[in-house]
Amino acid sequence: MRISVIGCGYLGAVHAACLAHAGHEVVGIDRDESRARALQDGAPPFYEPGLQELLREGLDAGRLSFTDDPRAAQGAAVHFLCVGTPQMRGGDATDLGALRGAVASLLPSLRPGQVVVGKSTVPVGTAEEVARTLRAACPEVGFIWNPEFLRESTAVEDTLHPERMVYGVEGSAAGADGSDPSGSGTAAAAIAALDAVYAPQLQDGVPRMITDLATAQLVKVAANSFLAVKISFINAMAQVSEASGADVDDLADALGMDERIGRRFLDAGLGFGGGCLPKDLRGFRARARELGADGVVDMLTAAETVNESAREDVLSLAARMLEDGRETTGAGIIGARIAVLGATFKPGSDDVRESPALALAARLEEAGAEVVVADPQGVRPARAAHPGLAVTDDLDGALAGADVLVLATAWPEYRDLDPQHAASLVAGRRIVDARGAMPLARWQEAGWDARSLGRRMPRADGASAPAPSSAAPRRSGAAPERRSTPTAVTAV
Ligand SMILES: NC(=O)C1=CN([C@@H]2O[C@H](COP(=O)(O)OP(=O)(O)OC[C@H]3O[C@@H](n4cnc5c(N)ncnc54)[C@H](O)[C@@H]3O)[C@@H](O)[C@H]2O)C=CC1
Ligand SMILES: O=C(O)[C@H]1O[C@H](OP(=O)(O)OP(=O)(O)OC[C@H]2O[C@@H](n3ccc(=O)[nH]c3=O)[C@H](O)[C@@H]2O)[C@H](O)[C@@H](O)[C@@H]1O
Repeated sequence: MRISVIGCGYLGAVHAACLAHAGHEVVGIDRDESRARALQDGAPPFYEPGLQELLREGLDAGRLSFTDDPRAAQGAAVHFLCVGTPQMRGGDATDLGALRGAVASLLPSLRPGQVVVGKSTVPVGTAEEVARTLRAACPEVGFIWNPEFLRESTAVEDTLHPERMVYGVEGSAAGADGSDPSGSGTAAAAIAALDAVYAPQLQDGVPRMITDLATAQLVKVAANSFLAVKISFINAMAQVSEASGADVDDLADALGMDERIGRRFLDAGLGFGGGCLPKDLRGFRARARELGADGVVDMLTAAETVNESAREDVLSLAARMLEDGRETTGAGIIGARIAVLGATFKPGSDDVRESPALALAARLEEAGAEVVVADPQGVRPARAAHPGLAVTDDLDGALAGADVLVLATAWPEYRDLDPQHAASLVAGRRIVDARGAMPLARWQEAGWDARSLGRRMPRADGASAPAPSSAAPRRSGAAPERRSTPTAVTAV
């Protein structure tokens, strides 16, 4: 089947490459000419495991191409809308400008019987607007809202083997049989076309649910909001664990054994970031406010507040460690050299959008620390996002002379860092595991002051000691005593 994919970012590029892998003839269209050219050259403009190989396969087979020309959508039986839906500048609401632009650019190519499929994440009510625009231009076009649930770093696998597929079709009577309230058969034909696109997934037994447009749009923002709330719940539990001497990992394990709760997305740490969870939470909150759903507004606000406090908690912990457990003022941060390990919002991706690691780095710098950030994949985007910040892929250079290390993104090479090797480079043996991912007993054995919020620290003898619970003030203007800070990395 000939397919067009409009918008070739993290979602669209992967979607296009996976559709070509399934045997379809796919054209990816992106208004960013340099992005389209890079993809056409087989060089993804971002890091996503497995994407480059699939691109190469599709390009070499002649089934996949990329362009910035919207007219390339002509003749496709199915058109996927995959453009970005970022947060509005200066507000929580979702900016639908790119989506409206993509729809407008598609209208001249539309022909009766073709199907338009929306995949971008949108506030409920958007799909109905898109449907009206499409129908005004071409009444016989099919339309489905088909939200996407892939995760960055496993996007290829998630696209080829999703856990479920949701089709939102028009009309309140849309049922499991795809019945069409207009009686024209357009909805049934659209469902059949999308089933043909997803034939491999359906043959694999992936559940596919047909519902109305509003529910399909809501499933997506509700899923991301639920994940955000779940992460904030366990981070709030980490705060209680820290204050009470409990262990948040044991707590998460015990909670997770209850099948109604489940262990996934209960890893306490620096909180959630990325191009989607934060902006989708805010976009949903803005829409819920318009709809008068105050419970959603309150719940999502609480989740966001907890999420942001995780960075302050790590900053306070680092300050406590630098002040060697004395009555703390927070001043220990000032002039300290802090190596933040990780820049991206999670390992396996080069995406730094709303990265908690970078937010922490910026906050430490604001508090007076000399910060260097290390990352194996995110140097270029991190420098672009924070031009004043020292960012390097040279781990040893980042460790050199550091007073404190903070694991902010659990890249395997940082998680598995050798404490003896690190000790030979740093100025002070202090490490904060802000992702709960490191074997801290090994670090303690090697003479490090190793801590993680809400986690009981193992002792070298195998017994456990409760984590210290004294809380430091969050900000301080106290005068600094400058520490020794050999500099191996310069800001760019
Ligand atoms: N990144 C992810 O993991 C996932 C993203 N989503 C959703 O998918 C959508 C896209 O997200 P990303 O791929 O991350 O965004 P992105 O920012 O990486 O890519 C969006 C692309 O759309 C292009 N574009 C904008 N307007 C266009 C137009 N009129 N015509 C052609 N191309 C146009 C941009 O140049 C850009 O390359 C968003 O709604 C997002 O919430 C959904 C699931 C997963
Ligand atoms: O709409 C989207 O774009 C996507 O957003 C998320 O995927 P993604 O942003 O790739 O990343 P996640 O794996 O969900 O992680 C999000 C953030 O939460 C953090 N996280 C995750 C899990 C956890 O237990 N604790 C935790 O702090 C991660 O470090 C990361 O910063 C969703 O998981 C996808 O289903 C969705 O399609």
